Amino acid sequence: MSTFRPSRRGVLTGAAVAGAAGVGAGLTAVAARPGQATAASRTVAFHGARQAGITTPQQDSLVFAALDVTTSRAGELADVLQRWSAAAATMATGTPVGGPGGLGGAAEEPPQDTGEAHELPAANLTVTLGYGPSLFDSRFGLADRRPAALEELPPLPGEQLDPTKVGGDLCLQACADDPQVAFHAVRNLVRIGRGVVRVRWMQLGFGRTSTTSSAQSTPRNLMGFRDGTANLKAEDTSDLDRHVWVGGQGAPAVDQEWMRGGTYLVARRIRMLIEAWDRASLGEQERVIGRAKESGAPLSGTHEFDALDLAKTTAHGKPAIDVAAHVRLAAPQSNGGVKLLRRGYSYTDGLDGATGQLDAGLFFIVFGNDPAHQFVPLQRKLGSQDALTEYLKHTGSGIFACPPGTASGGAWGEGLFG
Ligand SMILES: C=CC1=C(C)c2cc3[nH]c(cc4nc(cc5[nH]c(cc1n2)c(C)c5CCC(=O)O)C(CCC(=O)O)=C4C)c(C)c3C=C
Ligand SMILES: [Fe+2]
Repeated sequence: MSTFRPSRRGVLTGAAVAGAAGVGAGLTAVAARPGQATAASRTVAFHGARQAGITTPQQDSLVFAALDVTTSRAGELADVLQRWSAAAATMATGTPVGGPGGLGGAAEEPPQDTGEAHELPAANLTVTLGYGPSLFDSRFGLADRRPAALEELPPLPGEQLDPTKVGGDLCLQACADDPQVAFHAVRNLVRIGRGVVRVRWMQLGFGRTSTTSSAQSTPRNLMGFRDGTANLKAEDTSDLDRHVWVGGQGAPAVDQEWMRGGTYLVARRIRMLIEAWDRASLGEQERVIGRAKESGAPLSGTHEFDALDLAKTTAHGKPAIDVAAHVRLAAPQSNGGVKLLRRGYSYTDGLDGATGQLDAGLFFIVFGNDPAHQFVPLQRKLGSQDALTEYLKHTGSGIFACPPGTASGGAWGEGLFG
């Protein structure tokens, strides 16, 4: 990727011009030197029918924060959500919090913007908000606004959750093609919320492990396999309606109107036992996943996007895709047609102090309109039958209701707080 970074002013001017010319829907190309237009010099609109950061073509970097609300006043929380919306919308255009002069101001006061994203392009920044089940306890009078689908996840087989990486009243998922832009967004929102919210846990992700648009190439996860081949994509609109959007055509009935057009986010911090994986033979690795490492093709086919043929057998009469292979067990045809929108990231947090082994893996994020009948049964099955489970440890977890998007000038929290 080019290292050319147009000035934030240049980005804005270019965005306005390109927007007027009708480039893209939501995504706006901006001015760059000839031949140097990069994905990092684009913007994604904050406002819209859906929240950005769900079907948006997946960016390269993630900062995910789960937060707790520390006030007991609903009005203070609603106020923060409003201020967050304004700041997130501003940052999505590559403008500092507080506007173009956000780094300046009175010498005796902190500037409104922390400054580290100044002169960086907007880098397709998106910030997505979610509400955790605990937000609907007795503190804010929201108990009867909780959608039935927003239930704490039940215990799942083999998980070894770290209690410091679980739950949260709220979540913020910031994604961008520049890690500093994603970090800047969360840092500034946390700063705006000081006294009302505080970070409970956080995860940085450094490389996408999925594709959410058919225009994107399939990346590789830290096991070295292509990941995201059979994912739902933004172009699969009828599948997204059925499996992802609350109230979509073919989706379960809506019990809370404020969630219509939203979705549920499940996050799982999944550590890979990398040292064990790296000692496994190529044949074993491919058997475990059910796909070829180099091409990403299913072991029943030749090319990456060939459909899985679960009935195919080898010359020795064995299933071409092993009975315990990850893709066999996870595929919709093995799960009553359940489909998910995966949007995960690779992570590393250095070494595990207890064992001296790498603490690295996949921060798995998945969107769906019915987690209790999608993620939960699927993970129950994977956790007990999937050959991949031997190389994994689920260490963090959360479930959040992501409301629909907001109209221009609107704010997060409007639907929930009425
Ligand atoms: C509960 C759902 C899933 C978890 C958890 C999960 C973890 C996980 N997956 C990989 C690597 C791959 N997954 C692939 C496909 C795939 N995975 C899931 C679901 C979960 N994965 C689904 C629904 C699918 C699609 C299956 C299909 O329809 O074919 C693949 C293959 C490429 C692809 O299609 O994306 C890989 C590789 C890891 C490493 C991991 C935990 C760390
Ligand atoms: Fe998977």
